[in-house]
Amino acid sequence: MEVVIVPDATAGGELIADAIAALLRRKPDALLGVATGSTPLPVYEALATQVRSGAVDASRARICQLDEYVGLPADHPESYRSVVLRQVVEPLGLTEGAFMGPDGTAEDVQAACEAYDRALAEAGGVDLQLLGIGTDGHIGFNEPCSSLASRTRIKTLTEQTRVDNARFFEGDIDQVPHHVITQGIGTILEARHLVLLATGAGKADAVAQTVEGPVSALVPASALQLHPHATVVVDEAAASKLKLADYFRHTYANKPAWQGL
Ligand SMILES: N[C@@H]1[C@@H](O)[C@H](O)[C@@H](COP(=O)(O)O)O[C@@H]1O
Repeated sequence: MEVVIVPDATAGGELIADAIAALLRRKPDALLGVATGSTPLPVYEALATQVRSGAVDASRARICQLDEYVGLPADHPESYRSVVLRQVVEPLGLTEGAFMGPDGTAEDVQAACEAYDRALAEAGGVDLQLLGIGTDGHIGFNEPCSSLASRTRIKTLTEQTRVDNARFFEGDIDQVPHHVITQGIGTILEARHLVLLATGAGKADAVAQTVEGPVSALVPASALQLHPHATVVVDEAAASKLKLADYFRHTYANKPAWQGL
């Protein structure tokens, strides 16, 4: 696992956008797994800026969702489908045809989960999966004690996650669904490159446990330790509880430029 400490969220967004741009130059039809929440927004803004300026051509990129609320109408402004279309697909100049996600409105949720896992594999697998992290260490919506081998499935949100996400629902926790579909940890680990971005002091404990703690279902993001190509990008605040911060800084400062992320 590589840990890159950046000065702030904007720098993290630019660094990751550069890595996505480099991937699209190598593989124009790359399948990009995207995350929701506030953290990845600087990535999407930086990437859209590069696309608008002509620095990178994203016209053949494909976008896939990490997770989804169960039971929200697909066109609800806070369904993750709507969020990803608004924050990623449209700003990159793509259409819905370039986008795939699990069906949170399906009557047979289990079948929808299995169909999504299959669709990801049939699309050739995810080339780069961008991840955020919950304050409880979740990735996607894999809450603590999710199986590290889990596939896409239905999960029940913790109260903490519903409290954290109430800000997207007018601050009203009662509007936050209890159930979600999420790519499983086993599914996420199949992506070729995992890039987790964490910013702010509120993520410092979760980051320290993810990077320096044991691999544990209690901290789902710690599963990144099992992946051969995982990059954790953190700002100074989110890095503040890392014991090896100086080592990570030294390693990155001396990394050969050709290696990229
Ligand atoms: N399902 C999403 C996660 O993918 C995201 O990482 C997390 C953190 O969000 P934020 O970046 O807003 O802190 O929120 C939600 O739970």
